[in-house]
Amino acid sequence: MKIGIIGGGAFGTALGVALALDGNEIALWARDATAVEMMQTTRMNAKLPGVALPQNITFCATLGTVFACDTLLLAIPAQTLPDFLKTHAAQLGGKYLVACCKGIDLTRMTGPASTIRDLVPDATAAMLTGPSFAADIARGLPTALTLACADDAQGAILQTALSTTSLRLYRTVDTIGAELGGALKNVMAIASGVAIGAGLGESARAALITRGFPEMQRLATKLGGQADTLSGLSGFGDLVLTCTSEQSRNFRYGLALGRGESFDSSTTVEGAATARAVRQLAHDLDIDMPICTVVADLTENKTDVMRALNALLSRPLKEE
Ligand SMILES: NC(=O)C1=CN([C@@H]2O[C@H](COP(=O)(O)OP(=O)(O)OC[C@H]3O[C@@H](n4cnc5c(N)ncnc54)[C@H](O)[C@@H]3O)[C@@H](O)[C@H]2O)C=CC1
Ligand SMILES: O=C(CO)COP(=O)(O)O
Repeated sequence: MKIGIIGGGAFGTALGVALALDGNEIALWARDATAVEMMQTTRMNAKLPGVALPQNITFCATLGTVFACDTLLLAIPAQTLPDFLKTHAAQLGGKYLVACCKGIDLTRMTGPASTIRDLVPDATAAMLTGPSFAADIARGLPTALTLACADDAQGAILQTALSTTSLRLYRTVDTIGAELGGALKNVMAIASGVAIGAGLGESARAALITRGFPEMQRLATKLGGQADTLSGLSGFGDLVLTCTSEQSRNFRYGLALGRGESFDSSTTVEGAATARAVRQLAHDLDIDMPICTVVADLTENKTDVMRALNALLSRPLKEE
């Protein structure tokens, strides 16, 4: 099968490698023409050290070849997705559009699959998400992911097309639950990083993960997602992975915040913008999202770690 990938960063490339090794023809577009040239000639991507890029991936600096594919994986940062969809809506209609990014768009307050549905209504919108570091996928390590598509028959087609011997896809029709699980776990990963970076200890991190989970469920169910979806790979699974591994950029960003160190601003850290979107949604919908709110405040220097901690610990005592 021919599959188009939008985005030549770590995740788009890793997915390309896994799908190419499974026998698919991959056309991968990246906006940086120099990076495209490098990948096409050296068969390496500096974001995936030691990984050889198979010959059946064609790297493209223009979109024509990619837009000739019926199935497109969108692996660009969540905040850039709406502009991409708006700019190219005319070429995207009728296709399977699978969002592979994790975040809530700050301008629209929607997750990636909902954004696709809104901006390209005649496409089949889907979401590929779950616990999976790009480096693991690219090395062929076993990974289980969630494929969410509101139309179950179309979802089944995508599930078959995108599963490989190392990528095992589970299916759901709950796109809202899946997109919010992936978005919100990044915020919790920042909070966990802050706790470890500030020396608050592993017990504090366990408390954040455990209390963060119902917070994720609260927002997702309020927006129409199913609580059960949050218990699956796209929610709980990715929460555990990202809150406990220094491979996670969101966790590392939190570590730097907790230690009072600077962090490379060119790194993709989806949880920072998502925390701000969640703070706004919590206000608009009148729901309690305390961890996300302090993370948003921390990322904007509106509070510091000790004040953030006090804000969480001074909340009224309640039943679990
Ligand atoms: N790296 C990982 O382990 C995983 C990443 N993801 C998700 O994949 C998405 C992409 O992340 P990564 O590939 O890891 O980040 P990355 O930082 O490695 O790559 C992002 C790529 O997007 C490109 N880009 C940025 N703005 C763009 C725009 N306006 N138009 C076109 N291209 C643009 C950049 O040039 C870069 O090549 C994120 O939402 C992330 O949460 C999901 C699962 C695992
Ligand atoms: O989403 C991921 C793993 O599932 C990757 O997490 P980071 O974006 O924090 O690196």
